[in-house]
Amino acid sequence: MVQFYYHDNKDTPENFTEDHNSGIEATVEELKALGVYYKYVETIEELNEIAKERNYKNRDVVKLNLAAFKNDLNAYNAKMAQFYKEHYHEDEEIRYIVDGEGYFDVRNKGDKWIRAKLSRHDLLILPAGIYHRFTLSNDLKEVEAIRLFKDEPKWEAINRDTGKNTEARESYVKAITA
Ligand SMILES: CSCCC(=O)/C(O)=C/O
Ligand SMILES: [Fe+2]
Repeated sequence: MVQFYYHDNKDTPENFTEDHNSGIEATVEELKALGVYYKYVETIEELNEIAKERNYKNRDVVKLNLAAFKNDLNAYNAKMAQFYKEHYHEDEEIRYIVDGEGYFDVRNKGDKWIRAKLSRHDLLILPAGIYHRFTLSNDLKEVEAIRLFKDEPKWEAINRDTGKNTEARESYVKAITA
């Protein structure tokens, strides 16, 4: 069952896969105001419809667990650290959970983290330019997700600590502050 709540900000490099639920719920409306859309999507046909409506041309499947890295803990930890580093993408992207579960954290207008706990059949649309991050949950430690891309089927992140401003980021900030 999907959950939206404010992160407790008590994460460390050792415990960031824990739920970090502050006890303060967030709503779908709060997410909408950030340009983030959630939908429960039961079938691939329904997913394909959404992709068509929004002009998505590409997709890939990402499986994230230790076995996907042939039990190489260093490689697994490196990928986990990469996904948890705060970043944005220059294109709108859809994430659809096929199996397992994970947490997407998105920054709200006040720069607070809102956490979306997603599992099977949950779909999240992240607007271009929004700062976010992802991690597996401590309970399951695995996810299989379809990533849909408007154009190139490649994952490119712009990390917040680079301070890099792009048109995508500027347009996003304008759109949510208008
Ligand atoms: C569960 S999808 C893998 C993570 C990802 O695509 C992303 O953009 C994380 O921020
Ligand atoms: Fe991302």
